[in-house]
Order: sequence, then C-alpha cells, then structure tokens
Amino acid sequence: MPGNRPIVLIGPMAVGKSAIAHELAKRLDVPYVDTDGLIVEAHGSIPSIFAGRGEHAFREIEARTVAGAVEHAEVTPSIISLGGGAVLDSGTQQILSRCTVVYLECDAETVASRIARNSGRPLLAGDAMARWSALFATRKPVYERLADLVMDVRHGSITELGHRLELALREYAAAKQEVEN
Ligand SMILES: Nc1ncnc2c1ncn2[C@@H]1O[C@H](COP(=O)(O)OP(=O)(O)O)[C@@H](O)[C@H]1O
Ligand SMILES: O=C(O)C1=C[C@@H](OP(=O)(O)O)[C@@H](O)[C@H](O)C1
Ligand SMILES: [Mg+2]
Repeated sequence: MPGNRPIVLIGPMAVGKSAIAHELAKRLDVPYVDTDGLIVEAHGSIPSIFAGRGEHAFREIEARTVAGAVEHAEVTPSIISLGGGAVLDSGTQQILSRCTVVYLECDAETVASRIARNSGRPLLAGDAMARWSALFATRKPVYERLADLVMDVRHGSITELGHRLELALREYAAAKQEVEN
C-alpha cells in the first residue's frame, strides 16, 4: 500500500469510483470495499431503501457503514469507494481526515452516456443529466476541500486509470514521507 492510511475514493455519481477502486485494489493485492455494496448486502437495494425508508435513513446507514469500513481499513489496509453523497455528513468528513482521500474529477459530458442508462441511482430519477449537474455544483467544493489527491478521470480506460492512480499514490506517499523525515 502506498502510505499507511486507508485509501478512499470520492466524487460524483458515475465517475468510476467503484470501478477504479476495484481495479486499484487488484493491482495492490489488497481488499476492495465499496460502502454502497456493504449497504446493499445488509439492507437491500439502494432504490428500495430510498423508497421504503427515505434518503435520511439511507444517509444514517451510509455514515455508519463508512465509519466501519475506515476502522476496518486502519487494521487491514484496503481501498474504499464511497457513494457520491457520503461526503456531506460531518462525521464522515472527520473520519476522512484519517485517510488518503482521492477525488476523481470528471465532467457532465463524460458521465452522460453512463447516467442515461441509469438505474439504481434514485437521485437521478427524471432528467438524470440536470440532476447530476445540480448535485455536482453543490458538492464540488466539498470534494475539493476533502481531497489529498485529485485525479482527472475524463480520459482513459478503467485499467489505465487504475494504473495512473497507483503511480499518483506512490508519488504522493513518497513526497509525504520525505516531508515527515
Ligand atoms: N474510465 C471509464 N471508462 C469506461 N467506463 C467507465 C469508466 N469509469 C467508469 N465506467 C463505467 O461507468 C459506470 C459507473 O462507474 P462506477 O464505478 O459505478 O461509478 P461510481 O461508483 O463513481 O458511481 C460503470 O458501468 C463503469 O464500468
Ligand atoms: O451521490 C449520491 O447521493 C449517491 C450516489 C450513489 O453512489 P455512486 O456515487 O457510486 O453512484 C449511491 O450512494 C446513492 O444512489 C446516492
Ligand atoms: Mg459506486
């Protein structure tokens, strides 16, 4: 693992957090943890949680799940991908200060085809592109504030981006180590 902190990927919906985290974990041969995946395992599908219990209940479950995943990753180094809105919780923001946080930077054009065939993301119901852009506008400053590293994911395959992220994390960890010595 580059560095000694859990590595957490953040960013808006459909930028590739889950896919790139999975690819990076394979490359580093460490466990991959997707907090949405944990939520679905324990509570059922995300649309069913939103429909049955509401977004507020989802956010509470999400905050607890992220806290558990980070605590686990502090013992067993892992790569964690969050859902796009997880960073809005203030407790989660505090927990992320113990992690190496990577913000995957993207634009509406790149995610357009991915969200056009959207299913499973309740917050994109209706005009998915307009919803995505509105959420991104309000969340962008939070992503930027929490990020230790920013990676542009507008170009490249998931494999290429996993490789690029590994190199960026190694460089970041080496620079940090130098400052600490
Ligand atoms: N760089 C990429 N190139 C091609 N497809 C991608 C890329 N990044 C993500 N995808 C695809 O876009 C969809 C959304 O990716 P996902 O990892 O679920 O995003 P997120 O977790 O950020 O919402 C998936 O089908 C994924 O395979
Ligand atoms: O941005 C959001 O508020 C959400 C993002 C989704 O995860 P992805 O970012 O992995 O799509 C999922 O957690 C849920 O639908 C809510
Ligand atoms: Mg995801």
